[in-house]
Amino acid sequence: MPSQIPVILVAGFLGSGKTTLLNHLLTNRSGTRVGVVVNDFGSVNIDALLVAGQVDSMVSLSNGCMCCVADASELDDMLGRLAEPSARIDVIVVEASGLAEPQSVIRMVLASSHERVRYGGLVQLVDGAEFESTLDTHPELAKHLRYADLVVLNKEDRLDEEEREVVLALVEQLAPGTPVITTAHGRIDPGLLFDAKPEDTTVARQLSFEELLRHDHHLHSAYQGVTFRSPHPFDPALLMAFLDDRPAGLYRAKGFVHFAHPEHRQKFTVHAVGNYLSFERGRWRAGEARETQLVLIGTGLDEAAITERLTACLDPSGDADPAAIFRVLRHC
Ligand SMILES: Nc1nc2c(ncn2[C@@H]2O[C@H](COP(=O)(O)OP(=O)(O)OP(=O)(O)O)[C@@H](O)[C@H]2O)c(=O)[nH]1
Repeated sequence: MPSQIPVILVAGFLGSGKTTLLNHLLTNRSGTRVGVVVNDFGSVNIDALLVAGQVDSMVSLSNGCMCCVADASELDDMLGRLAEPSARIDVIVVEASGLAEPQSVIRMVLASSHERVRYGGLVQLVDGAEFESTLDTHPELAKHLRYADLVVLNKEDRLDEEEREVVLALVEQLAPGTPVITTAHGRIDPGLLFDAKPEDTTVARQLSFEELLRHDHHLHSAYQGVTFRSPHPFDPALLMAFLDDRPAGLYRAKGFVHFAHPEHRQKFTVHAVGNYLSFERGRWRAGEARETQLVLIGTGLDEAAITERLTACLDPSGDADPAAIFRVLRHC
């Protein structure tokens, strides 16, 4: 199967800054070809972006709130159109309307009939200045937060230090362990959401991300990367147990792994965003050494503990239960 295109949902209550974030992503997307689904074109400066070649394909849902679209096929048709190989889209961003229930939209993406698309995670925006009072009137927001893979605490310019801490504590209480990034005007690093080429998870790409972590002070202060390398294969059951119970704060994991299974000695590319997990089977190049190279990215990661846990998942003698490989193959 060809590489799949991640579909990232951007959700958040009315006015939390979804469109602002989307515009920021689109104007800072480097070489990534982004397809966008929005509820209405009005708020995204689509003409300017199209002229500047900053958006590659854009479709709009006609009838307002996308989680109320009785016929989920409308969204699915759009995903299908954006995923056409001829569109050469790398990533699709769906801006959910302010009142949309993210869980309904997630379900629609997961149920997509297009095998070229896959769910790529939920980015939930929180209006730092309004969150507490909005929660009073819309307690369902607490539930939305639990589905988030990344919380963006926006409008930090409207908060003093104390207020910021209060909102952060509230978010942590509602979505324990979920990575949170604080920003103003949606200015998050697009590299947190998509690679320049998602199908190209080469080591060079991962290292350049690490470089980014080192050089971008703002990002560095919020995010960290942990690199794990080993020549040994993984025990599939133990690796899956690790991935099922990911360290708190982990947002992304990507890289290559291999197993000692007699029929599955391929090079598996692993890609995890939030709760999403996929493996792709590939080939080792002639003479290429079998090696596991994983990069884990998140907030507040305990590097020593993660390294220890991953080391414990290795299978140096190659005698892991061969049946356990099916737990991995289910995600291929
Ligand atoms: N002060 C401040 N204003 C912001 C920030 N981010 C966005 N805004 C403003 O907040 C308002 C709402 O932002 P939008 O990006 O339209 O929010 P939205 O979530 O798309 O809104 P809906 O489409 O109504 O759900 C706009 O006037 C933005 O300029 C921020 O970080 N700080």
